[in-house]
Amino acid sequence: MTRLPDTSQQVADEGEEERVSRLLTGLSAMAILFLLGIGAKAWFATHTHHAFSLWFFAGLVAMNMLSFARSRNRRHQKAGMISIVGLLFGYLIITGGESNTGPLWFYVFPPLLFYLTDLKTGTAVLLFCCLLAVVVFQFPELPLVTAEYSTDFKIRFFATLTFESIFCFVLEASRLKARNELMDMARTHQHAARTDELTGLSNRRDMQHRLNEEYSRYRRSGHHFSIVLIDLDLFKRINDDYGHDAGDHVLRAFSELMQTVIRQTDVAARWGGEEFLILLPDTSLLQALTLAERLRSEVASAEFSFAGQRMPVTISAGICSIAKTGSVDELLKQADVHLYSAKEDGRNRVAPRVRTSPRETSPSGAGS
Ligand SMILES: Nc1nc2c(ncn2[C@@H]2O[C@H](COP(=O)(O)OP(=O)(O)OP(=O)(O)O)[C@@H](O)[C@H]2O)c(=O)[nH]1
Repeated sequence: MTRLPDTSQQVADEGEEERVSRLLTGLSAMAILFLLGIGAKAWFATHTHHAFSLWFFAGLVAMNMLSFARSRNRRHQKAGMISIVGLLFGYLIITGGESNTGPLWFYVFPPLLFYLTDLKTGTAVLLFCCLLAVVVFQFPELPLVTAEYSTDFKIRFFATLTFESIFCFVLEASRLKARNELMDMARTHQHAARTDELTGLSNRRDMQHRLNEEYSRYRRSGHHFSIVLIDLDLFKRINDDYGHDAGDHVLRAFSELMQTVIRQTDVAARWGGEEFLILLPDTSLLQALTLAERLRSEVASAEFSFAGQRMPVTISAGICSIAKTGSVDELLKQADVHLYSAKEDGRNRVAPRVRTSPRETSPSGAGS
């Protein structure tokens, strides 16, 4: 199979991370305003200590924002925000906040937590916070604990928080499942859009895209590349003599053989019908001719058989290097001209033929 780069998952993950990060920045700005405002209210109500504590937390959120603006590290931004919010809720439960309403802010935590972390981490952090709340509720005489809650409040607080957490967990799990299914579907479609169904090679559209990319690389950095345009000889006869299924089998078998001959960095595609194209990056015309000749010779000596019948299979190939042309279109046209001349010269050969001294053997000599 041709090696196709799978970047869709990375692109989607990157997009999601970017969205989460933007949301966090917005939430942080809102949190600062709230903390400053509620802190001011506490100040005017002469709850000076509470006011300073809230402003301190506003300062922490602002520092987290500044640190992210400088480092652009999204993991640190998330971890910082979760830690600050966890500490703030801990403080509000321990002190009761204004009129013992502090624990109510805890309801913000489960959706935020499940959105920012994975389900396992979210559940673990939430359970840890609930455990702390249980300790504070059960042991009001502990140092630093200044709030005392009624039994009714405690029961209702935990019951409602449990329901909320379960709903958040289920919703987030469904969202992730739907997202993963969509990603799988997109990957399958993307793969199908650039792959030839019969052979599993790149299809013409994908190859055209790769040719354009390689051409841009050549224009940018002068890296030469060559192409080999291949046509199976007298393929109509194989279909007529042995049947269409046998023809399909030959196309698949040839594709497999071709991939054992090319390098990891080369790309083979089914260009159409019984035509194939190989893109050879960083390859001169002579190197491409050598490879094409090796492929031609391997095909000629390979055994292609279907349903117990052996079929004669040979190929003709037209080769061209980008150094000889000025555009991808010209390159393809030139390779096609060479392929045509290989066919005209009797098939089972590669073109152009290399001019050699009388004692040297031409790579396209076989079959001539
Ligand atoms: N089995 C099968 N045959 C195909 C497929 N695609 C194209 N063909 C056949 O390939 C044959 C190509 O025949 P021609 O274009 O006449 O060329 P040729 O017989 O290969 O002769 P030369 O190219 O001159 O050597 C046609 O009969 C097409 O039907 C395919 O996917 N499967």
